[in-house]
Amino acid sequence: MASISISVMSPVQAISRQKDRSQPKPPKTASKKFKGKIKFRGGSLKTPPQTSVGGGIEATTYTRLPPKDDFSDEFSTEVKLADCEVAMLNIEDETETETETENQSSEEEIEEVEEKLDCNLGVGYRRLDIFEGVEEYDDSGEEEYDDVFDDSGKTVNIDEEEGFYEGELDVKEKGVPAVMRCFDRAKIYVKSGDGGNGVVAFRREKYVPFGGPSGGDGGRGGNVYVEVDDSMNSLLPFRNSMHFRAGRGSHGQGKMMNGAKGEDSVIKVAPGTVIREAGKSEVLLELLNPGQKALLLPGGRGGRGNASFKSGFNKVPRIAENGEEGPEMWLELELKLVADVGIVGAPNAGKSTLLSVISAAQPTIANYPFTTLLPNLGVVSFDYDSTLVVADLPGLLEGAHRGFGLGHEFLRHTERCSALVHVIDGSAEQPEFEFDAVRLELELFSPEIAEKPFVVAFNKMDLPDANEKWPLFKERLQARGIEPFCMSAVKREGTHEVICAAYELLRKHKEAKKEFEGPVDMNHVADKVHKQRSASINEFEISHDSSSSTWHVVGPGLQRFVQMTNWRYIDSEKRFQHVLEACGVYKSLMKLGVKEGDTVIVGEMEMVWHDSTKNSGQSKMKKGSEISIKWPQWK
Ligand SMILES: Nc1nc2c(ncn2[C@@H]2O[C@H](COP(=O)(O)OP(=O)(O)OP(=O)(O)O)[C@@H](O)[C@H]2O)c(=O)[nH]1
Ligand SMILES: [Mg+2]
Repeated sequence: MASISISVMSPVQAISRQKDRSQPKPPKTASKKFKGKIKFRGGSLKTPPQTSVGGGIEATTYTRLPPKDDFSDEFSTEVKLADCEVAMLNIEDETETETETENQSSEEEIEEVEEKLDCNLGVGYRRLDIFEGVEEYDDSGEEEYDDVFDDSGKTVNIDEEEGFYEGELDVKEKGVPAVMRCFDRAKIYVKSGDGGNGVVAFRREKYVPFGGPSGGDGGRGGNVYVEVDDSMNSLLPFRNSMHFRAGRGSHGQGKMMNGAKGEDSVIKVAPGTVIREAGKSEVLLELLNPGQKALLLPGGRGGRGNASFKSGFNKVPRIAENGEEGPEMWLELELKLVADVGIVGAPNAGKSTLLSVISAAQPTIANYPFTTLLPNLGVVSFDYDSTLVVADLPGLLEGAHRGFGLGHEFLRHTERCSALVHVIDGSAEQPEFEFDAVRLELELFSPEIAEKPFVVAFNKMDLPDANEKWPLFKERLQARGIEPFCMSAVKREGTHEVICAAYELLRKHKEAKKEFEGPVDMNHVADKVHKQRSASINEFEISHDSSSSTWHVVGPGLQRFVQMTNWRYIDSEKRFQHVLEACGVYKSLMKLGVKEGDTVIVGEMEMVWHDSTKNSGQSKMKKGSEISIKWPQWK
């Protein structure tokens, strides 16, 4: 008979296998499932890919801006604090040499440097602070951490005991005033509750001889839900709490008492939050409307108590299961504005002025580029009781898609908009060039955004400059099949027509959308988990490491079975042997040439292979069927 004897792992082995939990478990990562098909890998085992870990909230960092009209190469790259510091030093050096003899006080020098920067860049940059994210890593307790590299190559630390990820958490934007940070991205860890364990118990009661098994089942682990909270408008709360764990189910008890269900964990997010699995681009959930709730991770099933194992063959089962582990994952949250119409355009074109005249919003308006640093929202009410949410976005520059200026940080907000209003500064030297540059940036950033319907609004018609340029601009755009509007946002002339045209585009878009869209299924992530859990135990993959004579049997169903086996009960081992035989693991191993004394690893169990066919002289099938009939036996 072929059998696997379970060797008790030494504490060292057990710890080392525990450590492996920091890496993805093979069944969870196995992209290909084999049904009864065995894959043999000679040589060393494939090491599982390392997880991308890290967490914490990410805030948008602002960068130094170029003067409005200067699109020269000199300023065509993003200038960050690091670069600016170098620039500062250079200027400081120059200043020092110039004033070496004059022995100026340090305060005066700084003032001079600032003046020099301002005149170099052509705008009042003292008003724009320069910020950069400062990365800090916690060096304390180094021995307790393993270094892991995430996708971006940053080192992050994993606390093995708690499973908390640190490192990226500490990436903070020091020096950025809180009001200017845009908490529109966050990374969180979620884990649903483990199921409670089942127990082995027997009924003992006066006048009830042979009361039978009465071990109750463990309770189901708590679920993790995500819910839209209308009162939230940023992902700021995730700055303080980023680990969400649902409660584990209570263990079963005697007298057929089942364990209580674990407590659910509800993650509240702002309307417009998009959820992705960390490091992946696929969107898992999109939460738009207040009150929307989705089951994200279902809790683990409770382990069965011995009462559930009672059968005609075995009336006194001494076996109970462990509760199923709840799934865990790292998620990336991204908040996108839920605006119907986005106002785009070059800096200083009058976007904020337009928003201020069509809605009650009061954005900052000033005659310098990049007045708007964060998107502003306004609600436009029409006579006929319909409303329109309009977002005024920071100005776009040539090179925005490469991170030049500010606009690109927020362009992703327009992905949600159904229509765009493109404001043109009529007083610009070449309005048409400005129009093309912004259109090009939109196309380069995302072809999807560029395909959105848009209205062109030629602004500042009250200025003679703009008035002169309008006929030519109109003619050229009409030649390209675009019908532009002209307006004076300051004088509130022509703005109503512009917004009505945008509303018309939105209405058409909504109608077209209705035709294509069916009901939204919000629980598809949980459905995916359920599907993974119900993976057949027959689907497994065997790999062989010839150098250490180790066989790895990997399969989601088997993995789950091993995890739920409670080895403290004597019948568990028999059941395990039986299941391995029934699902074809033995047969496949023998086919691949497993030898006496080889190590076989199934899930977290490490075992030694014993081939006793020669000694027993009985056919394997017969012996196997005998086991299955006799199992589980009363001892
Ligand atoms: N004459 C005139 N000036 C205007 C008009 N609309 C806006 N402005 C002025 O243009 C300047 C810029 O206006 P904003 O509304 O701040 O421009 P913006 O496009 O939001 O600029 P950024 O947020 O910096 O990208 C302000 O001084 C406004 O008063 C207009 O129709 N006529
Ligand atoms: Mg503005």
